[in-house]
Amino acid sequence: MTPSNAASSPDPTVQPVPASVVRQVDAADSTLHNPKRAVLSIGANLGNRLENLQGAVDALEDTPGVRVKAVSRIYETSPVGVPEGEQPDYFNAVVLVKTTLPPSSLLERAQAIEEAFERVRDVRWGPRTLDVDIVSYQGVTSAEPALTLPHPRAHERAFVLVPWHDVEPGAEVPGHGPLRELLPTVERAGVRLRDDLTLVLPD
Ligand SMILES: Nc1ncnc2c1ncn2[C@@H]1O[C@H](COP(=O)(O)OP(=O)(O)OP(=O)(O)O)[C@@H](O)[C@H]1O
Ligand SMILES: Nc1nc2c(c(=O)[nH]1)N=C(CO)CN2
Repeated sequence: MTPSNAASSPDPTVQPVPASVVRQVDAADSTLHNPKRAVLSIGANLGNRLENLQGAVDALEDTPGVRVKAVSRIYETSPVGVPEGEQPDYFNAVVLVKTTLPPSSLLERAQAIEEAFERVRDVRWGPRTLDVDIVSYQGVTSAEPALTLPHPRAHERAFVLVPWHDVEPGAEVPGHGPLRELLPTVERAGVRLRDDLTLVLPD
């Protein structure tokens, strides 16, 4: 923002804005000029899994203050945390975004996108049309139950680390280490590339 200058303005209704006020407004607005990088994990094991994941990518891109920078390949993955055979396989992918939203607003938006796909939350780790988790937000750490950063289970989930490595091989999970060191520690047998399918990065 540039301070308005009454002397150079022909419009008598334009009042000069003191430079100190301009500085305060600009400081409060600094996130607008300073987008943060966030990593989101998307998953679906009900309905049309491919359409649900693509819908999540499109809805993220349609969000003011969010820009989708990269989308991983799609993996078909065995459900983690439930007895074998109890749930259909997931499609999982990872989306990198740049955002001017603070973490709490990004989570609200992620949850609104899940709701739009009629996700029902009844049992923990139950099957779902769409799950959108914040894996990491610009190295921020938080132990808040409502928003734990990085995601508390991301570092042990092959269905997160494998697609994340596709799009950001040099990344690290804050507090846990680089992806290339974490990947050999996780069980990858249940994570199968679906190279016949792709997610489209919105224009
Ligand atoms: N990084 C995070 N991303 C998304 N949700 C989070 C995060 N940290 C904490 N939460 C909280 O977790 C709650 C449960 O989220 P959700 O229903 O998506 O869990 P889940 O996908 O079943 O399991 P998991 O958390 O193991 O992925 C949400 O209401 C949210 O407030
Ligand atoms: N394969 C797979 N398993 C899961 C997934 C997921 O996205 N993929 N999400 C869960 C809760 O977030 C629990 N288990």
